[in-house]
Amino acid sequence: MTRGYDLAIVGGGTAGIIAAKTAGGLGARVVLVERDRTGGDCLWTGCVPSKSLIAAARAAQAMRAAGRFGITPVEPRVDFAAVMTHVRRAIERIEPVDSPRALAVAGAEVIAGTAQFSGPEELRVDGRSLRFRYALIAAGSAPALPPVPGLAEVEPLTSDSVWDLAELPERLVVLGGGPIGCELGQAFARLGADVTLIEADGRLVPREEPQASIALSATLSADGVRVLTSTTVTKAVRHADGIRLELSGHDLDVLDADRVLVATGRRPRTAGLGLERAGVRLDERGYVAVDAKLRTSNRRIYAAGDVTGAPAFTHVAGMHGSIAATNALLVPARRIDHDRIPWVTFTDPEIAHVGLTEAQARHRHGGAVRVRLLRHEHVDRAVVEDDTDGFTHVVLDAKGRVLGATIVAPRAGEMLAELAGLVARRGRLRDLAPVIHPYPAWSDAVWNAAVAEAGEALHAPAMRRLTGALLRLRRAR
Ligand SMILES: Cc1cc2nc3c(=O)[nH]c(=O)nc-3n(C[C@H](O)[C@H](O)[C@H](O)COP(=O)(O)OP(=O)(O)OC[C@H]3O[C@@H](n4cnc5c(N)ncnc54)[C@H](O)[C@@H]3O)c2cc1C
Ligand SMILES: NC(=O)c1ccc[n+]([C@@H]2O[C@H](COP(=O)([O-])OP(=O)(O)OC[C@H]3O[C@@H](n4cnc5c(N)ncnc54)[C@H](O)[C@@H]3O)[C@@H](O)[C@H]2O)c1
Repeated sequence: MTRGYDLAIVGGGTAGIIAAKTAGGLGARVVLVERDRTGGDCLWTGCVPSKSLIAAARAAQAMRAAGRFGITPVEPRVDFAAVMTHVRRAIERIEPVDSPRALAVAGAEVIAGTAQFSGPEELRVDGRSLRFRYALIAAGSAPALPPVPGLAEVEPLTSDSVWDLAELPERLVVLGGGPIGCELGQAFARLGADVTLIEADGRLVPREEPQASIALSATLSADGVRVLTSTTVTKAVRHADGIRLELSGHDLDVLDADRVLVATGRRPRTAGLGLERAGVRLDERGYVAVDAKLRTSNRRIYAAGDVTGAPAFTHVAGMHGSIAATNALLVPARRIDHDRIPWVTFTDPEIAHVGLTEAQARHRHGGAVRVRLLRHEHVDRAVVEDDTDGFTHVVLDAKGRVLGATIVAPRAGEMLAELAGLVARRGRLRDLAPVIHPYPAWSDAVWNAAVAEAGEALHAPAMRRLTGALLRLRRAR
């Protein structure tokens, strides 16, 4: 039996790592158990490889699209193996930050193995007992396969296995038009694959503003991706020439492919954790149920990151890890508000989002909700880059406070931060108007929206009366 730990963490992804580093920094006795590789999905199979692939795909597309700048466009020769080497190199460069060594330096002990709760105050790792004052479940999520007959037999790729591809599939069908399907579908198309994207919903990225889905569909189609919405696969079979998919909801009844990439959502990694022995309850979707302070039904056990069913993003997992560690070890005072988190879908154009969509805001706040929409046709940065199709869409309450925002633009992710700041502190859009923004940056779009908002306030009847009176007074002197 080992001496008790202040905090025992199950899972060494972003949530577990940040919790371990936070606890280590506080001087706590902390242990982290990881059964695979520290770094988790983000480093090995998620954000890092996908954004590296997207960077390569963007370079290929820039060569094809150079004609609009007066430069002879060329069809790039893509060496897929070399592209994957670039992807692996990016992982290697980031890996040391998440390594067991970095965790040890931060004051956390790392144990390799599979952790399982044996009771409300004890974990077991390969026969070894770890007693804890507090524990954190940070076991993450895994790709979920939809129940399509024959799908499992055609060896579908998922975001876990796609990184092992040695060759670019000639014909790739991507199942699911969420962030993974759209990001990877566009990247594979730009690298030269013939891509079909199948989405069950009526539009791509259904959690975004409808205009964002329309803009994304248009670019994907221009990239040569065949986008089939309101469509599902009813059967998959392997045949001599690859894989045949039977479709429902579309004129096309069958579709042939070399590989299928499934990106239809996630499931929590809760199986085998022994949660029932620890008195930890799951919610109706099978995720670990937590309150706003990330406490589970066992007050000694917290949960963080994807395993809680919160929006599955690295920055959310990291914030969860920090909150859970300090709440457990110090005072349970910090809360997470998932209504205010930002995220970015790294397609081209990027779709950056924070807070409520217009529909969500109207549902909660009724008719007082307003939208300030600024199309990027007159944003000078967009004009000089010949990329004016995007927009900045800000959802406001009756007092002009920002409830949510969506930006569609090549650098939308970089433009979102100050709107995320306003959402976090319940600020008004017009509060940004006096803040000088550098010209001609993409952030000019956000500033233009704020200036338009402030200008409108100047035209309100009371303000008109005041400015009119002032003018008359000055003229009379
Ligand atoms: C293709 C793709 C692209 C993505 N892109 C982005 C992006 O651009 N931006 C963004 O913010 N998010 C992105 N995400 C989401 C992001 O990767 C996840 O939200 C994040 O990694 C979740 O972190 P986590 O710590 O909750 O879980 P994970 O990273 O899954 O870590 C959980 C860890 O727990 C370990 N584990 C599980 N059970 C046990 C056990 N019993 N014992 C010991 N260890 C165990 C696992 O091996 C794993 O290492 C992407 C995801 C994917 C798949
Ligand atoms: N840039 C980022 O931050 C980023 C990138 C990738 C993934 N992620 C995270 O990972 C999570 C998982 O991504 P995801 O795209 O797998 O899941 P998702 O749940 O976000 O999207 C899945 C999509 O598949 C569709 N779908 C479901 N079943 C289907 C079926 N049988 N046929 C066709 N379509 C079907 C859904 O309607 C949905 O649009 C995301 O929600 C996100 O939180 C983030």
